[in-house]
Amino acid sequence: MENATSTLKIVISGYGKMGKMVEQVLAQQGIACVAKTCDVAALDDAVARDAVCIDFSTPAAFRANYAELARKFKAVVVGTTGWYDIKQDVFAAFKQAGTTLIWASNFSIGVTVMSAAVSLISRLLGAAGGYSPYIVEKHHIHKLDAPSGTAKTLAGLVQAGMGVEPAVASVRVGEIAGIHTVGFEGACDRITIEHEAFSRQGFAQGAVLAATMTQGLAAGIYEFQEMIVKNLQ
Ligand SMILES: NC(=O)C1=CN([C@@H]2O[C@H](COP(=O)(O)OP(=O)(O)OC[C@H]3O[C@@H](n4cnc5c(N)ncnc54)[C@H](OP(=O)(O)O)[C@@H]3O)[C@@H](O)[C@H]2O)C=CC1
Ligand SMILES: O=C(O)C1=N[C@H](C(=O)O)C[C@H](O)C1
Repeated sequence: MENATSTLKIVISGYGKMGKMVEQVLAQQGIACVAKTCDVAALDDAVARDAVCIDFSTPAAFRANYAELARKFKAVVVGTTGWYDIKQDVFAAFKQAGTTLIWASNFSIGVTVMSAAVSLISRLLGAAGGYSPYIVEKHHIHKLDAPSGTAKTLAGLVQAGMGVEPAVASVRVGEIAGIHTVGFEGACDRITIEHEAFSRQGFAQGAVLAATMTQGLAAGIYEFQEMIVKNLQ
């Protein structure tokens, strides 16, 4: 008997650091990777039609390709960051095409749970008053965007909870996979909450989980963190 993952076909868009890690996770889980490409617009439509695309490309490539991704694939999982200023255009393209989109600035389960904690702390400290929020994100020197997508998402959660925009600082050094610290500075004390990725594996595992979740899902736009937190509560 076939199970859901045995029928799943994946196309990897962006065969860089993350694309290669996704390929490894797919192999570990016995999920078929039918193509990997650094030029997703050139991919054969017939290959794309039955496949879920996992996109870890570049901010510029995703900005150029999102409409094509929405048109071509059965569903798309986007990990690429650096496009949130055009979120409404991207969402409209997927809605119009009737293609499912699952997106996340950070596909790790650790950051997903941390985000729920940041929302709660922000809401409570916002009500208490007297605290100044800040975010520090540290990444490898190859990263193209700053602040990180995760820092932007966390800043949005702090703003929603406290009504205050946090100060955000970005550090680029060495080969750091990703460290995000959210701090709340008061007159008498400080709360800090930090996530450190030890490698890219957790991001890739989350993206592959998202691809499996597209099966049987009503067409729509989904944020991975919201889907997971709902399931965990
Ligand atoms: N949401 C999450 O959990 C995570 C998100 N990210 C994000 O994912 C993205 C990729 O990160 P990373 O793998 O480290 O970056 P890399 O630079 O290692 O990989 C990006 C790849 O995309 C390729 N590419 C360029 N143009 C296209 C195109 N038109 N179609 C498809 N692929 C293309 C590049 O090819 P070439 O080199 O030939 O130009 C390169 O191989 C970044 O935006 C990063 O912030 C990263 C980790 C986790
Ligand atoms: O570029 C990266 O490497 C990462 N990018 C994502 C981001 O911009 O938040 C997620 C993770 O921190 C790694």
